[in-house]
Amino acid sequence: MSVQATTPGPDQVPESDTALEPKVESWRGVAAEDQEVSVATGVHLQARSRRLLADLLRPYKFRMFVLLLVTAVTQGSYLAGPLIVAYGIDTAIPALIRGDGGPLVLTTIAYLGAGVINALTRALFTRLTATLSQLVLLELRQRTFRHAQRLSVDFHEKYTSGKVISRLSSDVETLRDLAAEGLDNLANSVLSVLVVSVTLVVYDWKLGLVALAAFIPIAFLTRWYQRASQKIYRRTRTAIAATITQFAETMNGMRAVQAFRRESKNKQIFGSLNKEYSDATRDSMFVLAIFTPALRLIGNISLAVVMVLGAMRVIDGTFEIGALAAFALYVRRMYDPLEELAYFYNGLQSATAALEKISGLLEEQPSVPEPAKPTALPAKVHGDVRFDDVQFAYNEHAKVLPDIQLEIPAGQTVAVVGATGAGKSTLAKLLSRFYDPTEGTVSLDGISLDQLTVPDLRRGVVMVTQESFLFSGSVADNIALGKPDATRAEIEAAADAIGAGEFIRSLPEGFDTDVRKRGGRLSAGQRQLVAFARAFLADPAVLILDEATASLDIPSERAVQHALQSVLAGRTAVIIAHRLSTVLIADRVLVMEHGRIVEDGSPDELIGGSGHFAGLHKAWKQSLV
Ligand SMILES: Nc1ncnc2c1ncn2[C@@H]1O[C@H](COP(=O)(O)OP(=O)(O)OP(=O)(O)O)[C@@H](O)[C@H]1O
Repeated sequence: MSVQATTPGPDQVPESDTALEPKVESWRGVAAEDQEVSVATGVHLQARSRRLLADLLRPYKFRMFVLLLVTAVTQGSYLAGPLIVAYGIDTAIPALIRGDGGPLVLTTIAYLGAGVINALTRALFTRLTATLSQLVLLELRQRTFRHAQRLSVDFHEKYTSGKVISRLSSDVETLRDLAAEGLDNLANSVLSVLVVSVTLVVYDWKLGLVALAAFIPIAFLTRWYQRASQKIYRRTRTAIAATITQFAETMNGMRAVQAFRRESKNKQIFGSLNKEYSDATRDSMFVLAIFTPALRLIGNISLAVVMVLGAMRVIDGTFEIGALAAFALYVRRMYDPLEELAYFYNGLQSATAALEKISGLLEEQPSVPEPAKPTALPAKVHGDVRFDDVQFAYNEHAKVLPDIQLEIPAGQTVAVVGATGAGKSTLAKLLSRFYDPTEGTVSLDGISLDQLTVPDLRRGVVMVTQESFLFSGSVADNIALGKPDATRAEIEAAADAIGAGEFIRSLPEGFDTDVRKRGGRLSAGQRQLVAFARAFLADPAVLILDEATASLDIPSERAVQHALQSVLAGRTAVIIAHRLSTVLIADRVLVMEHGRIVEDGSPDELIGGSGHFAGLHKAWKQSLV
């Protein structure tokens, strides 16, 4: 705990006040996740983990206090054993030899009573820790999930879903293991060691100090183990995350994997990651394989020394034989828990490494934060869009949009075309505020997007992406995503308005068909129609549409075009167009090249001209012949 007291919080850490002090950016959030961690950085990571743990435990102070009481009673009943045995040998048995059986009966009852109390309090302890640990882990999982959802798109593009899954699954599992198996060991062991140490010294201070001298080599051994295992456990956490990430990526991209025969390459990558994980885990066991036997050896040597010295005192007549038996039992009871503590410590190291990673994820902040003092969007949104002197770069290497000046009046349908990589999707992402511009502002009805609350922003601007993602659930649930409180009639009306009602009703269970179940699988065109129905129901003032590049067959293409016109009616629309038919229904076409708008006009004007679009149109026309 001393580290926590001397370590400043992340906000107060100076950039680099000594050569050893790592820069905040090098460890804040998930920055240090895949690197070798220096000792100085490790201090920050551990302090952050402890802050998280303390925060999670804070609401349960009373429960922890009760746990402590129960542990004290458990220990009291456990430690009474040797004393009762000593009384039995030194007092009760001689009394029985003299013909008085009373003390022995008393001894037996006391021993049994201590055993029963011990069993009952242990059961209670296990129940209490199970409840407490599950409450804490439930909150941690919730918190991690909520936080991951809050983080901006750019974070997820870098961090990958596999890592988030590994934080939520294997890391939280590690903590569960610690809580399930380790906590009872910890509380009992710490108390045992403390109480036995004091008892030994009080019982006979000279022999007691001899027994306690063993703590000196144990301290060195533990320090070595701590250093060695910490490194390995960080390696284990990183390796398991990489393994899960690779697994998730392969499963998500299964179609591409099989289409491009990537199985053997993937097998190779997975194999090496999996091996790194198993090697790291094996190494952690190797370290433990040195630590635990060494601990036991020190314990046995110490017991032998105590027995020899004790036996000499018995011969001298300064120590009774029963007292020596009790003393030896106490010494054993000090080393057994120490070994349990070693196992707990092993679990703790693993859990600390997991907690470091989880706390890192929780420390990440959304790069497009909600405004502290938002400006309310009026109930009636017009849909006037402006890009004022907008510049944008994903990273310091390249400015993707060097300078965008754009005004889209309410109700206009704008088709954006251009070569791949020209910056069309980036423009769309800025308008839906997946990113904030590096310079300049993007505004809706004169209000900068970064001044709007998320609900207001989503009421004003909705983006339909290429993949037309469907969540598990029914078709109706998927359409209702556009307006969670929509009635069934509204959902069906939206589907009918875009001409999707007919095909949905022909599905095995109509609107209630589960989209993930057999019979509910939708074609690419049908998925687009569901996505349009969703957008129609959401009824935003500004709709951004990243048109799917996959070409559809002629009937589906017609259905989608018809649906598109219904969705676009009466709102501002920005379409990243890949089909000529879509461009032709637009009021205005923007041609982008290297992040700049190089042509701007109605489709007819541009076709009649001699610019890029005229050429593109000609090529398009030819490809259709
Ligand atoms: N997340 C990202 N991080 C870094 N660079 C990116 C990112 N997304 C896009 N880029 C880069 O920004 C540039 C513009 O990309 P953008 O996706 O906006 O092009 P586009 O015109 O939509 O292309 P396409 O028609 O192929 O979808 C490209 O050079 C691309 O490599």
